[in-house]
Amino acid sequence: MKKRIALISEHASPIAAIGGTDTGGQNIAVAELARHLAALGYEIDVFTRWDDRRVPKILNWRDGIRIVHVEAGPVTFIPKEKLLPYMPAFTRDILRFIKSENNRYKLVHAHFFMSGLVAADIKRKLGIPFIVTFHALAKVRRLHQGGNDWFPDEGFAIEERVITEADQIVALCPQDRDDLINLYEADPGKITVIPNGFRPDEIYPLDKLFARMALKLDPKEKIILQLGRMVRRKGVDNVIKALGYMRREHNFEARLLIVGGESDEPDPKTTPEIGRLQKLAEAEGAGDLVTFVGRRPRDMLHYYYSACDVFTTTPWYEPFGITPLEAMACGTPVIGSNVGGIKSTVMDGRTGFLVPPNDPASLGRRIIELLSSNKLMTYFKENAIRHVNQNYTWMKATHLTANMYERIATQSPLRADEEEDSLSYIDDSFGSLIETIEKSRRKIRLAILDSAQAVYRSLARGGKVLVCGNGGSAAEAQHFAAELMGRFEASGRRGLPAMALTADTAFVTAWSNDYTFDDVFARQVEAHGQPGDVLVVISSSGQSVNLVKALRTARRHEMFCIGLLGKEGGPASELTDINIIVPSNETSRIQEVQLLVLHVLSHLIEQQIVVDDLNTVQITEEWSIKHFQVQEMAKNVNKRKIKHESTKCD
Ligand SMILES: O=C(CO)[C@@H](O)[C@H](O)[C@H](O)[C@H](O)COP(=O)(O)O
Ligand SMILES: [Zn+2]
Repeated sequence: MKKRIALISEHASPIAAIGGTDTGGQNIAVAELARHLAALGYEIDVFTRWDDRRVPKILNWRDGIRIVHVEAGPVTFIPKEKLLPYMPAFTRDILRFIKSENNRYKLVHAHFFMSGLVAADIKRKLGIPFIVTFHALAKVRRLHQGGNDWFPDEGFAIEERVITEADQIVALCPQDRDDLINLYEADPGKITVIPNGFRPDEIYPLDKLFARMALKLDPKEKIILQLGRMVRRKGVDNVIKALGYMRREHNFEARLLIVGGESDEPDPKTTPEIGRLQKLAEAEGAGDLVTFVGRRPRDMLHYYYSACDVFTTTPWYEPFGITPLEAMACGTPVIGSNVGGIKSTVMDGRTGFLVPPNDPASLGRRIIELLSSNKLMTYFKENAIRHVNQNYTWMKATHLTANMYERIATQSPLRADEEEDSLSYIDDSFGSLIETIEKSRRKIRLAILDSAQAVYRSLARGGKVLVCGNGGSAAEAQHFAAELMGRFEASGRRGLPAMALTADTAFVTAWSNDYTFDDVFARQVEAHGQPGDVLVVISSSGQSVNLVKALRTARRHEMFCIGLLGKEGGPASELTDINIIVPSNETSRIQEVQLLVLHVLSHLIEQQIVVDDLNTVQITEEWSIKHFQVQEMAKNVNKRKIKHESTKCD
């Protein structure tokens, strides 16, 4: 049975629009976690407060994911700072729902401190273990926002209780972990660092000029992008002041695009922050350099990230910060404040720069430095794309989360560690194979096509295929020969002359025993190889001596040589006519992709042979029809002749 998990996110619904005051990273995090967990086979129910009667109480959002709207207070928008009094009602409604579903939840994962409180109460009542991700900690927020933090003070005590009672706590970055330990005395053994991520199929680089054309932006202007929730602590002031500084002190101009707000059109009435920032820009003498774009849907964001030259994010503090990841995923360097999650996601001097949080002059200088050097931009771009794809995809974050779920849900601390290791190994193996397949598709498709044609040409001219390899590759050599000699997909076709040089145990053992293993294949090539035949050598390294010697002999016999190799290709790759080199250094990944290659080759070769044989049959049929007609004609002529002659005799 599938494991059912409850995600509680009291204010941040996964289906809310992004970019408004109360919607941001947490909405994305919950949505992506739910989607990816469902893809791993979990059944997910996301519990969030009902704030709009137009959406049903229970929404089947996607395969395996329901959004359960919880009745707690009036069904209308309420700012998150005012939600705490409704939490007892929230807990009561969830408990009712859980009962109605026969208490099937293995685990609760709470997001934000109020959901943590609900989860702690559920655990006390029903004993369901829970995990909490705070997303932002009250003490940290108070430290940085002071009087502008409108959450009630009860938040501190609630967080302390949740931290004590949670089975596991997710920290979004090392800074979050340190804060949990230093400010809350959280047990380090209970903290797992799992960063947020981005989705490579949603956020990916577009050509800069193309993106600018699509957005009707000037193709030549230097463009700085600011994108995200329009709230004060995000530090947009800082970037605007930097613009003024750059113009005044360095005579350097760049455009600042600000994407975000409560409406699609940038409207100071619906988003007062826009009006405030506009005034600030005027005061800085940079009013003409700032363009407010308004809110944009998520499927447009990669256009903005790709269109700009640099992405800035200079909040006073930032628990994680998803936007810098997304910018880097589009190949855009990031200049960010040296705080919170940003200082661990942005690599200073490699994918962008880190600057002090409230220092417009430092920010301005770094912007100028970056925008003045194409070399630096290219270097950052390449690093950025690689860095985030390796470390910060939602799939990766979800695997880590799922491992943690399994550990908590099994409730067996001894097995848990081993299981976590094993699950990580399984996930990593799949991940690295997928990566190798992706790379291979780009790099070796043409070599595969060329090889299939070479084998086909040889077979069509009456040649044959010899295949060899050691260990796993010996098995694959036999596998390939069997596909050709027998059949791959086309039943009823003729058998093709293919032979694995590994299969004759009597010869292989005798020759290795009496002479040397190094010549075990070369000897057979010498015996069977004819000019125009094909030798396929399979090796993960290209280093095996017996393969190298077989290739030398094959060359002497004017055979066509194909190397199905890996790593650097090794000495074998120097002796072949075509190489298919799997781009990986891991023997197992190489072998796995090699098997795929052999199946693809089998298909391509077989297809050609079948087409050929059909043609031959047609030719034969056509020939025999013509032959028959000629014979009939001849008979008629003869009959006429006889008749003619007989009349003549008459
Ligand atoms: O299958 C495996 C490893 O996965 C082994 O049997 C492996 O094929 C053997 O060690 C081979 O002798 C390695 O030779 P090669 O691929 O480097 O030519
Ligand atoms: Zn193997």
